[in-house]
Amino acid sequence: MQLLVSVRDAVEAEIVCRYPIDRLDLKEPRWGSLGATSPDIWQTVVSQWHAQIGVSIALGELSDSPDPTAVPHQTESIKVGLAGCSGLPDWPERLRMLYATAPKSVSRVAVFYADQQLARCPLFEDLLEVAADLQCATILVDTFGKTSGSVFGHLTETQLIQMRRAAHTIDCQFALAGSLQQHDLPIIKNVRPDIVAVRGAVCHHDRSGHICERRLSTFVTAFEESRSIAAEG
Ligand SMILES: O=C[C@H](O)COP(=O)(O)O
Repeated sequence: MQLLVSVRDAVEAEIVCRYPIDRLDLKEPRWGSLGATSPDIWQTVVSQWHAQIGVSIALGELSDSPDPTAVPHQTESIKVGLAGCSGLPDWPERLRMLYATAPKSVSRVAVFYADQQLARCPLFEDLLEVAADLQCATILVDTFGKTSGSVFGHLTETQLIQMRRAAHTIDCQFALAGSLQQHDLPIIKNVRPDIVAVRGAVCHHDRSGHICERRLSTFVTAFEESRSIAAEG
């Protein structure tokens, strides 16, 4: 299991990278689950950190027609949410066209929202098929709504394990997010995602607040313990 922490700018990236995290993610939490920051911030953070750590970028929702052309070539991956796409028969083609305009060096993430009915996103099975077709490197399961509990309120441990296995059958990594908290680490360990992604758990107040070093430090320590137990098991 690798630990990914989402940050909104270069100041937060500098704080987070003092700790032994595995991946950095750029997003503006005020603009939603996968809210995008600005291309200026992408450029600053990716150029500063890409040599030490993989940096991913959230581009927002497909329905907002984000523009990935300014994504820096050294970015590790990009992700686009599919909220509102369940009723759009051409969403796979729209996603393909959007991802085709990003730099070829950057890998693609297929995102499934666990609160699928709220998000009105495609079903996981349909997403999996498109992820294989688009040669996505990662399947991310996240939550669209950030005020109604964690991903575990929407999907069981068994369902998440099945999703991880399904992702692996198409050679995708399986990333898990969705208001994960430190107390969720035992169940996260059972699900064994390749990537555990957090923001709110390491912020003051909630995910829209600033990174809290005390919470980050405590979370990283607990994550390291959980990871070593998972490796032994
Ligand atoms: O990529 C990870 C997400 O930013 C997770 O955010 P969250 O922990 O606040 O749900």
